Amino acid sequence: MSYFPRIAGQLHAEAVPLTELASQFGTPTYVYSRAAITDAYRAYADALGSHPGMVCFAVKANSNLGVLGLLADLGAGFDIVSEGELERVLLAGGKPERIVFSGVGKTASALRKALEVGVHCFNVESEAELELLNDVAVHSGLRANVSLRVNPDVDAQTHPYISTGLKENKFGIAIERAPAVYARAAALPGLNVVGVDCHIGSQLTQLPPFLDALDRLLVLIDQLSVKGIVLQHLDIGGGLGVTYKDETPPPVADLVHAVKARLAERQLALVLEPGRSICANAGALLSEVLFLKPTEHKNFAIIDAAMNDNIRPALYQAWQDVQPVLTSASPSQRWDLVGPVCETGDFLAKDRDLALAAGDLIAVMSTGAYGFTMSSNYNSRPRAAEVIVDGDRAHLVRARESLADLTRGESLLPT
Ligand SMILES: Cc1ncc(COP(=O)(O)O)c(C=O)c1O
Ligand SMILES: N[C@@H](CCCC[NH3+])C(=O)O
Repeated sequence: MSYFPRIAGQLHAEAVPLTELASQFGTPTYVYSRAAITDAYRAYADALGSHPGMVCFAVKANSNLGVLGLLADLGAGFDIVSEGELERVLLAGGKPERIVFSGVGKTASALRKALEVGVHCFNVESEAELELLNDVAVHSGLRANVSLRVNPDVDAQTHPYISTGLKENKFGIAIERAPAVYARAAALPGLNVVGVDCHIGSQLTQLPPFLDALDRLLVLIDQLSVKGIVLQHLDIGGGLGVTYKDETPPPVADLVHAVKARLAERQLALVLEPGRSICANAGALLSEVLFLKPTEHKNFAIIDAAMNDNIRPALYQAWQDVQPVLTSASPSQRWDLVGPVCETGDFLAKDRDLALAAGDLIAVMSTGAYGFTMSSNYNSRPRAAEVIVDGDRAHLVRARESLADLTRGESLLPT
């Protein structure tokens, strides 16, 4: 089933024609399918089944309150990396006891706030952070549940910018160092050691890197238990890839079942932190063609969405499909779809065969993850609106920014 079907020549989000969304909300607008997010979350929850554990949505992938609220209602937990993400999850009705707190640079204030609200656990990424967390906990008269994020030195075979589990990456505690850090954590009065965590990268399209990392963690878990440090949960992070073009990532169930099989008789709860695989293909960025600029060398279609709205093509040379909203009978030509931003890297797609005219609507597909969340105001462009479609209804879940929003909090120098 397609969440963005083409019906009578027109692209829809579920049952709503995209032309209607453009008239109602303008462009550029991020459009998300409620059914797509729901089904993707359920694929994880169903695969986990009765095994103890949690599916903690990685908030960085899409932190819109409407999306988080939908996931909270479905029973999701959340993986957060900042005080801001904590705030969003709480506003969306997420339960603190279903939150895991990751990130290499947690501040004392974020740690304190998270402790006070009672998050499930802290995925500690360095020895310095461990000491700080202990200090914060002792001063607050509380005890922090701790899981060390271990860097297993596994090649995730993904884009180097989104690979996180290699020795040279900034993330986690080297696996060889982990036993000593666990011993230290167990001795600190403000900490309660509960688990182990890893996250080796994003957009992984094969199982072996996940399972190699898991095998290394299981060896560590056994070494720790011999020393009397018995862990209650294993968090394998997120990272499962999606199909943008022709990638063939394993189904969610294959990943989760393979991990559960490896856990076998061990009494370990399983935590997962998927982001992209819950929402990437649940979103499309709706945009209008402003001008066509055919040149001797290249044909440029200048659209009203830009790298500030979706930076993935510029940052990772990411490929995302572009669909015309209305099917055209005119012959196609080859176009680069570029935005109005003053950067050569401002493109959303290159060399696409499309029949385009000024005023046409297009949709950049698979933009539900790391789309709006990585957007900015570069070139003083107000950020796009966000809409969730549910069947034949559309809900505006973030209004387009206004010009007044752009200068909020700024002031002229006193004269
Ligand atoms: C710690 C952590 N957990 C989960 C995720 C989510 O990853 P993905 O969106 O690839 O599932 C990320 C981002 O890569 C992350 O850094
Ligand atoms: N933002 C990246 C993924 C990084 C994941 C965060 N650890 C992307 O769009 O592909």
